[in-house]
Amino acid sequence: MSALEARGLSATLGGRQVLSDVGLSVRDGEWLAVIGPNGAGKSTLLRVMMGLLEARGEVSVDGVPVRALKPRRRARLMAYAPQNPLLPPGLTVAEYALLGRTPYIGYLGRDGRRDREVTASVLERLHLSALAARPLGRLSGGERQRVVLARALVQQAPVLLLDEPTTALDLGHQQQVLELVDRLRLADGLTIVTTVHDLSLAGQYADTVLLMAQGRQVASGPATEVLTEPLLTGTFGAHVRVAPGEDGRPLVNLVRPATP
Ligand SMILES: Nc1ncnc2c1ncn2[C@@H]1O[C@H](COP(=O)(O)OP(=O)(O)OP(=O)(O)O)[C@@H](O)[C@H]1O
Repeated sequence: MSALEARGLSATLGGRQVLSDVGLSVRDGEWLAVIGPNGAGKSTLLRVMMGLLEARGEVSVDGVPVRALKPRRRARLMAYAPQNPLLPPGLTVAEYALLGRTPYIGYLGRDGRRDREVTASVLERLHLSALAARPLGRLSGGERQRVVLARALVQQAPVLLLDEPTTALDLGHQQQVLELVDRLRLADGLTIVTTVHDLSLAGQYADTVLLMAQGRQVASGPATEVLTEPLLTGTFGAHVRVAPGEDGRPLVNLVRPATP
């Protein structure tokens, strides 16, 4: 059975159709990268899958349609780290990350020892422990991005949707964050969907790739079949070279067009 399945997703924003009949299927414990030019509909696809935007189509986790689920139940199945969320500037890093435990805490309940332990462990793994008491309004862009990821990981959902999780991160933190997500995937069988602009990162980490343009699916399949020069040149209008890295996974490099 597929861990995460979406069929016929279509959405309209500002009177314009921005998602047209997109579907995907990610097996348990697999990593899908969603790629495509600016405005292709990648973030919209993730928001639709999280039920944050009205849309046509169906999303299911392990065969269970998520639309019918109450928010708390859905939040135990799917966690989401948005690209640029509004962060309350006065909340501390630890308080914000702890919000990821909301689906496990009763309406009038308080966080328990387990909630605080999970939160502390995630902050440590993301090198954020030293910032735990720092208000969100006093963080760098990359620190903020790691805090948003922390909140999603604290949620301990088996399906994780990450919208551009590494754009604001330096090289070391990009690798550290993606390796952490990959370790969680392998250890806990997490199913990962991430939008990403860095196509080499997509090639290094994802099992399968969904290439989108203008709200539609252009191609999907194993990373080696989608990250190809003809498909990328045709979709992005960029000159690229794709070559296998040491482990055989595709590396995508920009090359300058030949001068006339
Ligand atoms: N609130 C909105 N109202 C109207 N149109 C919107 C709104 N939000 C997004 N759009 C449009 O929907 C389309 C898809 O946007 P989306 O953010 O999903 O693209 P994306 O592939 O994630 O882009 P990027 O790579 O630039 O982050 C774009 O054309 C965008 O202009």
